[in-house]
Amino acid sequence: MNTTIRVEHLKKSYGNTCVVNDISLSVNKGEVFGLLGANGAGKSTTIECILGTRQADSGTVEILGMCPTKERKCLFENVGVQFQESNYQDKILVSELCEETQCLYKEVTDYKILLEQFGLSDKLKSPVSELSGGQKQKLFIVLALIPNPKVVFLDELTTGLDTKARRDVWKCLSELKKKGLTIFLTSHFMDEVENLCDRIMILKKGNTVFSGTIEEAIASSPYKEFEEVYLWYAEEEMTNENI
Ligand SMILES: Nc1ncnc2c1ncn2[C@@H]1O[C@H](COP(=O)(O)OP(=O)(O)OP(=O)(O)O)[C@@H](O)[C@H]1O
Repeated sequence: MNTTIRVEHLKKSYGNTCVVNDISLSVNKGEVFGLLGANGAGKSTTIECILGTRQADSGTVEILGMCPTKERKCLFENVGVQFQESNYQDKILVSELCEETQCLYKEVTDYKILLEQFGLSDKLKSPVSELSGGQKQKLFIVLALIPNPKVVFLDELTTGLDTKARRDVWKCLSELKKKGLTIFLTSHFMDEVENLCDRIMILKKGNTVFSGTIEEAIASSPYKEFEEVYLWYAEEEMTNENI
């Protein structure tokens, strides 16, 4: 099966405000798909509705051919999710949190190898609460990869990471992609998106304003630099003087 994630006509409102308005997308096996948009555009809500952790008002979602709300247990053996914040005990060590996560799954990747890949080996016996913001962020990516997932959802992939750490994360993900991992990410960094994403969708106030490849986005705008193209789509339109 080539399509890993299929979303059709997804809608979600909070009160009278529609924050996800009729979004449809599909992501193929081994693809990196980037969901982009300004703060409040609806990216996290879309991911939550796709994962079934938030109930959509309407629309259909399939991940690996399964319905995330009805086939939860089976599906989440194969899906990794990077959380922004995780609930963990105050004093828990990195190794303990990784072991607890491993226990939740049947087939797992050795977390020590992942910690090594993400430059966290020396933190094995550190309390999670004492990690820096960037180290925690990397640990959350490691936790998402522990189930040896077929598809992984990474919300604000490298927010808080330094330049070297971002590049290390890109390299790790590119290698996992080569092995067939499907990656659904959100990011506010357009260099990251250019480096990693095969296809993107840009949201503006819950509406899809662009869907396609980065080359297609550039070709369909008056700009040559992708960051400017992104801003042109996602923000209020730029004035002619900026072109
Ligand atoms: N639980 C909630 N109740 C009411 N409104 C909400 C709730 N969660 C999010 N919203 C609103 O929905 C809109 C979309 O929020 P969402 O978190 O999906 O945006 P985002 O694109 O992920 O933003 P960011 O880049 O800042 O993380 C925002 O206007 C936000 O205020």
